[in-house]
Amino acid sequence: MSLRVKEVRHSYGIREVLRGVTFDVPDGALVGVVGENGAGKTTLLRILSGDLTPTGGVVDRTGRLGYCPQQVVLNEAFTVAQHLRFFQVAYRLGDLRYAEELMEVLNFAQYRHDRVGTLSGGTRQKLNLTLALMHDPDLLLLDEPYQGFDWDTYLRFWDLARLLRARGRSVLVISHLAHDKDRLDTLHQLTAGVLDPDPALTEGHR
Ligand SMILES: Nc1ncnc2c1ncn2[C@@H]1O[C@H](COP(=O)(O)OP(=O)(O)OP(=O)(O)O)[C@@H](O)[C@H]1O
Repeated sequence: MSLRVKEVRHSYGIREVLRGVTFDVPDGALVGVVGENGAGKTTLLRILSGDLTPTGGVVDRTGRLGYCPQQVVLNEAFTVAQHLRFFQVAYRLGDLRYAEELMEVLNFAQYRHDRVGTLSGGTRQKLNLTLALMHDPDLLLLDEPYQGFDWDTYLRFWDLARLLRARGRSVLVISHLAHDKDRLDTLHQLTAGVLDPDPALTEGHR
């Protein structure tokens, strides 16, 4: 099991956003969480990544984590290659072969020597995803990962997600739209601070 979440609660002041969220992400699974704007999806993801301590409940993670937040956290003055090098050191990777492969799959290797400040929003997002994936995490947490992707990249993203799943890696995607339901193994709905697998959304997939 990549992730176990039990009775997670979170409040901002007196405002209770999560009211007891419980779910699992098995090894080799593509899992989605959908919810309206303000439902608490980003709060949940920040808790799962360890970025935010919940008011209550338990999060159990095993293995390496990859986290791709909604806001791109990059220095605009650095090139794509400089970002890869920086993360290579942070992750203690011997080489950048897998990162190069990811850049080819996501179709942005041609921007290697460009400064991030000059890249389009979609290309920045591809770099962000590559930085979250280049150490081959067991569990990848993604917040609205393909905003700004064109259709071809969107399909490439899902090809990549299926390859990861075939290798036993897990991906948790949060989104305000349920349009990817056919591509996921399980889709949870976050409503009123609790999570429900919607049988109508998950039936017969994989
Ligand atoms: N740091 C914070 N302090 C106070 N309230 C916050 C904070 N972060 C989020 N909230 C509130 O908690 C609620 C849930 O926010 P969150 O960003 O988790 O929702 P979301 O489902 O990700 O929304 P969206 O789809 O719009 O990104 C919102 O009402 C938001 O205003």
